[in-house]
Amino acid sequence: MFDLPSAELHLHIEGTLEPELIFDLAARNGVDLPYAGLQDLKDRYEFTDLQSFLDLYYSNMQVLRTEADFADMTRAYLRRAAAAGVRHAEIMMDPQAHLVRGVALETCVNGVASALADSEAEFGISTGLIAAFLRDRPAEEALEVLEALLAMDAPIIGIGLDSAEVGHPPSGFTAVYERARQAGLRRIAHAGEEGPPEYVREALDLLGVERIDHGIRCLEDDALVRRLVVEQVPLTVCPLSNVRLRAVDTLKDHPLPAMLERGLNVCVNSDDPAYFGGYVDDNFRQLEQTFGFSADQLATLAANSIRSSFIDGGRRDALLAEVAEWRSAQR
Ligand SMILES: Nc1ncnc2[nH]cnc12
Ligand SMILES: [Zn+2]
Repeated sequence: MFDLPSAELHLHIEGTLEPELIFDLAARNGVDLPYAGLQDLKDRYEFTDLQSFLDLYYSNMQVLRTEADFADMTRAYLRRAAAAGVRHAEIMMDPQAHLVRGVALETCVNGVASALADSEAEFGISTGLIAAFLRDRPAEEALEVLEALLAMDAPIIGIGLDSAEVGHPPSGFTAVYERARQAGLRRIAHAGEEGPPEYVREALDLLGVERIDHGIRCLEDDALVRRLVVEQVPLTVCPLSNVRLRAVDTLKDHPLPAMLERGLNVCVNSDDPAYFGGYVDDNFRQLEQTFGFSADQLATLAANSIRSSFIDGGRRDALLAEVAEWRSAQR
């Protein structure tokens, strides 16, 4: 049990599909997996870049067929996140990844949402659901899916942008983000994970995003860093993900300490924990071991996550008080 209370703001629910659950769901649904066994699948969790991970991530989604599958996956994440100290989670899902394989929007949205509805009572975790659009598919398709989500009154708080970044700049998605703004949705986007600092600027200026997922490549552009510091734009950093997808060589080379030093508003997240070797507690523990982060620094990262979330006032204050209590208990 890891007891630092935090908010997880960068989490792809499909990236929480553990190998064992992949096999269980395949058996339940009669899906023939292209792996010799569990170990063969686990042996494939060696990635050279974002695309090499995405290929496996999308392929494994074939086991998700029914509402119950989506609900079971989501409940398993929430149970594990509770043990990691997560008290609030803003969870992305990739509806297009399911639509293209013939799974209805209602099936994936209602399945995830049904588990989220019980989360506070069952796991003590408040939640929000974010529909992420795949930037390597046409923006027109994203807009159609957004319209369908609005038409079905899907319980989403916002939209995001993910999948293969390089060659798919935010500028292609202005109409989607404008529609989301009109509909009163919160807006976030992945930028500066593998893509250049310019994508971070575009996400802010052209899409009007309130948070940047990853954003680590902002450090290559001093003027951008100064702006992100002045505006205190939240950057949802995912250290173990960056190591596993080779954005950095080792955790020691991760820019998180430099980002904190520069005054950027950073928090720690797990991204796709089933694939990257750890949940948010594993990220915190490894940061502590690698950089010798103090309890005070860990509490600052946790407080940043809560302040950067889209939770409403009362709960936000209560969670910030929990972090303050944790901080003083460490002294
Ligand atoms: N780290 C990541 N970057 C972009 N798209 C993703 N989809 C799931 N995880 C992702
Ligand atoms: Zn991500």
